[in-house]
Amino acid sequence: MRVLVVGAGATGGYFGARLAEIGRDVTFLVRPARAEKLAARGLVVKSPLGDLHIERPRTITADGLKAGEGAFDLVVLSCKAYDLDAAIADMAPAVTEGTVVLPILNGLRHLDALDAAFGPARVLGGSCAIISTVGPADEIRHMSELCSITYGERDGGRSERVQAIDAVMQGAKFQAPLSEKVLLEMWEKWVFLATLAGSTTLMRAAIGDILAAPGGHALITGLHEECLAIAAANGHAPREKVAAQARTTLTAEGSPMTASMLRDILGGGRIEADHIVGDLAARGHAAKPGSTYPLLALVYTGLKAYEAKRAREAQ
Ligand SMILES: NC(=O)C1=CN([C@@H]2O[C@H](COP(=O)(O)OP(=O)(O)OC[C@H]3O[C@@H](n4cnc5c(N)ncnc54)[C@H](OP(=O)(O)O)[C@@H]3O)[C@@H](O)[C@H]2O)C=CC1
Ligand SMILES: CC(C)(CO)C(=O)C(=O)O
Repeated sequence: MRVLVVGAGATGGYFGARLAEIGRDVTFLVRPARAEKLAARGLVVKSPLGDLHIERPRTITADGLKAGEGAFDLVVLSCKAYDLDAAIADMAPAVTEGTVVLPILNGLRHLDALDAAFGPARVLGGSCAIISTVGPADEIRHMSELCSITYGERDGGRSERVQAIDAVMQGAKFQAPLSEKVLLEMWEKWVFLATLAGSTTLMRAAIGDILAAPGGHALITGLHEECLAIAAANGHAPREKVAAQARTTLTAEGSPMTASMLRDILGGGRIEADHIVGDLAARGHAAKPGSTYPLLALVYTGLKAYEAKRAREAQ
């Protein structure tokens, strides 16, 4: 199976490298600057599951794809949401009749754009769980043992094509559960992530530090309740066990956990405010006109203020 991983950043770099490590046919679609760095230094992963250095990762740029690289069987999309439109245009030549697209972005709105570009039949549901970042020497820093890609047909079932993907993923140093409830799992992940990203970015602190502050517990659990209510209003109420596990993780005293969005803010980078928080609130309002989500609204204001400051300072 020919696999194209779009993006070689914190997530795509990790999962793509782990597939290449076990001999899978992996090519990274990268932009020219990343292509140069990968050619010079290789793809380096620092991980508690074992470091890895792929000296010559196979890469291609959008121009190379246009020039004709042939079709890919699986395209794993790992860009940030703000790069989605350009990534779709760049990867388009790789998507032909039999290609399956597996996005691992947080949130859900990207599915609409992918459906519009490639047709819903080609697009799987998917998400990833990992705590990773790109370090100062462009190495992929995997910061805990957590690493998985959950994927599947959006209407459930174990089609031949997802079973073929299962065969490709098994054996790599990450979990890859093939899900028959992938949309529900995407919503469950989104509810968890929006609470984690919302609280840690608003407070610019890790979960344990927020819990140590007066009102911290109420902030996190209140935000979680709002996100749960939005998922339920949209017909995707997280399963009780999953919601309870999320709450335990989000209220674990002393927890150093933060969201990738906080790491992006602390590094002065762009963030997926509209994709992860704005879209969730919008879906709440759309499903239940007149409903209010005050904590989520506060989080969104904070993120948009960060974006405004960042834009002003860049002028
Ligand atoms: N990091 C984490 O811990 C987690 C992240 N996520 C989610 O995963 C998604 C990806 O995040 P993450 O991997 O951290 O982001 P990164 O910014 O680390 O990586 C994204 C990569 O996509 C590349 N890219 C963007 N546009 C294109 C394009 N047109 N062609 C080729 N490459 C492109 C970027 O390239 P370039 O190098 O040129 O900028 C970058 O390397 C997000 O939705 C995030 O919320 C989910 C779970 C955990
Ligand atoms: C929930 C978590 C921490 C793990 O995948 C994540 O998605 C993120 O930080 O963006």
